[in-house]
Amino acid sequence: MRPSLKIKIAPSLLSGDFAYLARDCERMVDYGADYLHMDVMDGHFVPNLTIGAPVIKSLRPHTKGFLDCHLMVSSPEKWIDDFAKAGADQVGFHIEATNDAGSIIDKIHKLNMRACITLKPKTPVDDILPFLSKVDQVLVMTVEPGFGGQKFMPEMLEKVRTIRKQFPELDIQVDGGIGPTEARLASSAGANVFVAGSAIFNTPDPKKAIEEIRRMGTEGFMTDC
Ligand SMILES: O=C(CO)[C@H](O)[C@H](O)COP(=O)(O)O
Repeated sequence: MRPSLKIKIAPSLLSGDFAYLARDCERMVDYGADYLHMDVMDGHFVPNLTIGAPVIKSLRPHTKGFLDCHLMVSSPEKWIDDFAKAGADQVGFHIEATNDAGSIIDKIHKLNMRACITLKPKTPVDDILPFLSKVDQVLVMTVEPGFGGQKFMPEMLEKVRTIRKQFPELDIQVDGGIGPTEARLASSAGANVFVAGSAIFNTPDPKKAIEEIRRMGTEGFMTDC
């Protein structure tokens, strides 16, 4: 049991309605979301195109939620200032997109945001371990980044186990194909932050879905981890 780490649920707005983003963010906050997970895709690093800092800036006055921005972009260092000015609370970048992860982490911190480092399924966990003492969160992708609605890859949980063993107090986020069952599995491996898009937005009762993911995530974390 790790009482100092909080279980956090991060609905992915990728599965929301982009025409009503502010409304969907506030709904999620009202339903108990800890983070609002914003998927930033550039059509180059991943084969999909979504939103950028201007959308975060427009959204900021309309939500008090914690804006967790996952940058799936090439050259992430170019965009950190813009996300800070837009009002992001946390910025995550991919290790595959940079040769200088240390400088990016320093820059994010200098701009008073939390830093998250992320890796794709095919990237070995060893590539990020040297940076984990500097970040506030690590995101282990449990699908190939780019699209919501994909199937969870349970083999990624070995990465979570490796990280949790070495970093008992670090926020470990998982993203991709997460519902209550997967939250239970991932939390048993040591994850405490759960991104979920389809499992929350594509159900008649998103509040209940958040509660269920939290319940299963808490159960696995407290019992097995
Ligand atoms: O980062 C992402 C895709 O790259 C999404 O956050 C993620 O896939 C969430 O969607 P779902 O829960 O439907 O899998």
